[in-house]
Amino acid sequence: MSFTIDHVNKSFAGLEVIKDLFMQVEENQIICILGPSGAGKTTLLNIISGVIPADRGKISGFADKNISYLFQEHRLLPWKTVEDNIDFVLKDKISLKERKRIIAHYLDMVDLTAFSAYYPSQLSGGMKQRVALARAFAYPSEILLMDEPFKGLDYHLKRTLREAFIKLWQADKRSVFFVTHDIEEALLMGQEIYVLTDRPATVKGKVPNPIPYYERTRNNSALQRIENEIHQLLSSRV
Ligand SMILES: Nc1ncnc2c1ncn2[C@@H]1O[C@H](COP(=O)(O)OP(=O)(O)OP(=O)(O)O)[C@@H](O)[C@H]1O
Repeated sequence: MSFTIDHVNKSFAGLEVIKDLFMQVEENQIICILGPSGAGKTTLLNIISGVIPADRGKISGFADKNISYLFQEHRLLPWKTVEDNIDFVLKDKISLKERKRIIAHYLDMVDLTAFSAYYPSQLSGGMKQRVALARAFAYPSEILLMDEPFKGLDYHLKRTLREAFIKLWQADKRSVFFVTHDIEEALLMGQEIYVLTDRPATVKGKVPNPIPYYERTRNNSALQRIENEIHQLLSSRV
């Protein structure tokens, strides 16, 4: 099974945002989409999720799939507890007993079992984002769309959340489209990194990253070579 974004174009009132963008990816991979601010990355995710249509080109593989989202803002409901925030996305789909089991499992995966009855306002920013991660995985989706979910967080928190994410994904693989403007994040998270141009966004190049996650350290020379490749692509003309 694969997903194709086939020469997609999108403009808003004459502003060309995405131009002839082509991607073909296998399922259950973490695909990083790396591009500068304002390049059209969020617009691309909106086209993938069907929120907005493409003007030209087509996408395939996404129809009839369930999608989870993870945004920069945690988007938890402040009047619901941690447990009920996760339950909220599962209701109507799954029996109460099974929901309880799923919620307990994912809260355990993000080390928040002791906080299930807390309200979002009682949690730190990182904990709230971990609840959002647990919720995204608890939802029975095949696709996970992540729009700069760790942006603006401090270095250690980013690292904790990245590690929590990789642990969740390794235990329960999904097809992940992860948008970022941060090269280091793309290097640490992606199995394939699509480098986009400035707006209008098109693909400058695709860099595979086959290095196992536990070997992705700063002094890994293979990772440094991949980083150089990305830098070369970023500074190249299309
Ligand atoms: N619904 C819309 N109507 C008009 N213009 C839009 C709309 N959505 C996005 N744009 C414009 O399209 C351009 C790309 O926006 P988009 O949010 O996709 O970029 P991005 O790469 O995700 O940026 P950032 O990293 O800053 O979030 C921006 O100039 C934005 O103002």
